Amino acid sequence: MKIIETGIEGLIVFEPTPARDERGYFTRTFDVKIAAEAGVDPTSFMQENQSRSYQGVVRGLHGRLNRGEAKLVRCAHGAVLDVAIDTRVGSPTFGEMRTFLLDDQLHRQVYIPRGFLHGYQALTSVTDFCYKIDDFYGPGEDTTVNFADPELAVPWPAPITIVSERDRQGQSWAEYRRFLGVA
Ligand SMILES: Cc1cn([C@H]2C[C@H](O)[C@@H](COP(=O)(O)OP(=O)(O)O[C@H]3O[C@@H](C)C(=O)[C@@H](O)[C@H]3O)O2)c(=O)[nH]c1=O
Repeated sequence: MKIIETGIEGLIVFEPTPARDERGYFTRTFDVKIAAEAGVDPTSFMQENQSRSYQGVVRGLHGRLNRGEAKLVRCAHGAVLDVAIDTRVGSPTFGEMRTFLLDDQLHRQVYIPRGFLHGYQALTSVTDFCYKIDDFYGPGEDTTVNFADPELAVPWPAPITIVSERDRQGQSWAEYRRFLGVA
């Protein structure tokens, strides 16, 4: 399992080495020792989620108020463009975005620390996305920045098909920055 830095402190990519044969593949999806080596507390995860999306669906951009929520995300079936934006006030990379192609070929995973916005677009007809989170579900702390915010200009690679009502109503990046006290 390779640990790949992203140029944003704490935002880390894990790349496993799947074993393929005529039956299919085997891949490790979590390793306590490697997580710890990368600075991720492996005991911090409280919940693991899976969601299915159809081609073109966009989910996000979601954040969590107060302490935030760290996630270890991967695409178990199909492919997504995954997006993480640093919203940690005082971070030297505040406002910077990274995008990652996550799929069921390379099986890359991304660790997204607390204090980020996160979203993804499903690029395949059936796309299964799995993620561990370091807190219990707290819908009262959810916050959403509009996936189509022109200032952020997320490079969604495919025509957007379905977006939830909550996500369509997401605030602008400028509004969220003001909320964070950043001009
Ligand atoms: C996220 C979540 C949702 N739900 C329920 C609420 C609702 O009925 C249904 C769908 O919820 P949502 O529309 O919020 O799901 P979704 O838009 O997939 O939300 C997720 O988006 C990605 C981008 C993230 O980063 C995640 O942290 C999470 O915010 O599932 C839970 O019960 N537990 C959970 O942890």
